[in-house]
Amino acid sequence: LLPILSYPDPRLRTIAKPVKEVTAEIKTLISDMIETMYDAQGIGLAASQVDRHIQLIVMDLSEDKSAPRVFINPKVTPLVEEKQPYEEGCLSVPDVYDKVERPNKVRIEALDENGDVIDEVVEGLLAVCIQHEMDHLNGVIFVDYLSRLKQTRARDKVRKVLKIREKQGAQ
Ligand SMILES: O=C(O)C[C@@H](Cc1ccccc1)[C@H](O)SCc1ccccc1
Ligand SMILES: [Zn+2]
Repeated sequence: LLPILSYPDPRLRTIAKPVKEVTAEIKTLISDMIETMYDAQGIGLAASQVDRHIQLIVMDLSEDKSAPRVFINPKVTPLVEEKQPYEEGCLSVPDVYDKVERPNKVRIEALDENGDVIDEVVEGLLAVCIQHEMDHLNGVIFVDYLSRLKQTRARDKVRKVLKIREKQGAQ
């Protein structure tokens, strides 16, 4: 399992670089990220969150963790003007959930783990999730869209959750 960086760790603000070649090392990182995402009960994970600053996202929206997807050097283009709210969470901001407005139909252009082209129009949760992950690759975290007060509360909440996890780990 890979350690997931927690907000407000400044490393989460790093801009991810494009992947030049899908090497064996990157394939190992992909499987490690998928395993880490499942363990953390997430449906998406960006390489930035595990302190690897390359343009790589893994996702799995299936109920039974049977359909992992890999997006390399992704590009997301909104296809509708109007935005819809969605209650978002983030593995880097544990136990914090709040509404974020995003376009809910986007085009995804990327490469998959075999270097094959992905060019899809997606809506709903998949569209929300890919935009949330794309933000991570650009050093943006969903709490950045919330009020200053909510950002302060999020920082306090994460600090508390990490203390509890440390105590549990120690036992
Ligand atoms: O931290 C992450 O990037 C993974 C998020 C992805 C996500 C954020 C907002 C909306 C959808 C997906 C985690 O999966 S947070 C856990 C979660 C699971 C299902 C639905 C919403 C949030
Ligand atoms: Zn996140």
